[in-house]
Amino acid sequence: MSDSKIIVALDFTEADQAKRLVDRLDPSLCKLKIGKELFTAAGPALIEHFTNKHYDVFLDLKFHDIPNTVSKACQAAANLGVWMLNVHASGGLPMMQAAREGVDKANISVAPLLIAVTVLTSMDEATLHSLGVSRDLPAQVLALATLTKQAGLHGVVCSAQEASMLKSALGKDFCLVTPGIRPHNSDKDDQTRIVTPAEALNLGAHYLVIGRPITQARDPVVALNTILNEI
Ligand SMILES: O=C(O)c1cc(=O)[nH]c(=O)n1[C@@H]1O[C@H](COP(=O)(O)O)[C@@H](O)[C@H]1O
Repeated sequence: MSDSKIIVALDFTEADQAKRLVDRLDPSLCKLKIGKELFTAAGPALIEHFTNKHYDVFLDLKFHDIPNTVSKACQAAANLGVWMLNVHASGGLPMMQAAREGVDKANISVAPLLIAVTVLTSMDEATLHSLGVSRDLPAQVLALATLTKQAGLHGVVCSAQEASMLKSALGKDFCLVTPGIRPHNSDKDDQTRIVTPAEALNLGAHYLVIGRPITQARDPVVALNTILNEI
């Protein structure tokens, strides 16, 4: 357990790549995120490997399915002993309520934080409108985050660009997890709604999800420490 606000996204294809990086890190400096790519390759054993080393693990599988399936998936994920897990808010209120019920049924001493993705940080307003959503992007984020709170979840994944709006509307205890973090002068990659680490925290983000600016840096440990010194 650490109080670090940085979650390093371990977007690797193989467990060994992730382990090599994490061997150079320290659980007091960061938490870890295992997403679809690494979990599909390495499975629950890798989560256990990192939790045994006292890392908080965010299992980012963004469940989005019928309520019964999501409920069972969330129960199974919570049973892995993760610190945080997520679903897509666009799965709707009944799906998110089922997710929460699934977590409640897990056989664990400490329940994970359950959060919902609002609008992916890779999306811009044009992409959102192309899906038939006519609201503007911040309004869609607010609507999905409001639904998430109504379902009894702990918070949302959003861009830090929407953090101050959500903090005012939903309160300071509603957890805001923000990917799309880019230090000055780093590549945007496929992200569109980007914010620097220090600015994201100023805007009210609770946790920063950071992948490539750390994992693809010439020296990931230096990159992480540089970010920690800036915030
Ligand atoms: O749920 C997430 O973690 C997530 C939601 C979102 O809206 N945008 C987003 O980028 N992510 C994840 O956050 C990480 C961002 O990685 P980088 O763009 O490399 O920093 C990736 O692992 C994404 O899967």
